[in-house]
Amino acid sequence: MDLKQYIRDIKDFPVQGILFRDITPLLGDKDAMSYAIDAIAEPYKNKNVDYVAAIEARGFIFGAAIAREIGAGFIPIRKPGKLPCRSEAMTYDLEYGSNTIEVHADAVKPGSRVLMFDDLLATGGTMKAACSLMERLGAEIVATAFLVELTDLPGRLMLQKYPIYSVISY
Ligand SMILES: O=P(O)(O)OC[C@H]1O[C@H](OP(=O)(O)OP(=O)(O)O)[C@H](O)[C@@H]1O
Ligand SMILES: Nc1ncnc2[nH]cnc12
Repeated sequence: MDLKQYIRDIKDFPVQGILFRDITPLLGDKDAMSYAIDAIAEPYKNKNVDYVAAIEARGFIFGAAIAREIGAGFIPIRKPGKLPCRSEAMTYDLEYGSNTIEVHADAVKPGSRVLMFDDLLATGGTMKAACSLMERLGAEIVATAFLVELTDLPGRLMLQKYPIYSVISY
């Protein structure tokens, strides 16, 4: 299935100069959504993954479904102030602006094998921060996985420490 058919390009969103890859048509199509979840999960079945950690908000949409598919738990990496227990935080730069993410300090036991997921890899700042956060908790990163990768940005360079898997590239 050609998943690119279900991704819409929006010019100058959220700021001038950004070509926004809008995945909402894909989310709304039951066959495309199911195909995408299967494609992301497939390489990680039987790889002894303990948890899928995904990044709010768009990462959550697929993250829990992937966790279910591969028989792993789910860890939410959230925007600031949303998690109720003691958390670790990290601030990073985005393709547009900057952001902070947090995770519960007790989310994993040291040595847990974690698959990191986000919907899209652009500069790599978000995923790099998320991996550093999980490593601070003692997690072993199995891989970083994405639905969409933007290859004209230095995302792969930022994440060179980790295996990178993406389903759609631009
Ligand atoms: O590789 P990077 O340059 O770091 O960019 C990728 C991140 O940007 C988007 O998130 P955004 O902060 O727009 O939040 P959302 O998921 O809440 O829409 C996207 O969902 C990734 O998390
Ligand atoms: N160009 C882009 N399209 C969609 N989501 C993004 N997140 C960061 N850059 C993005």
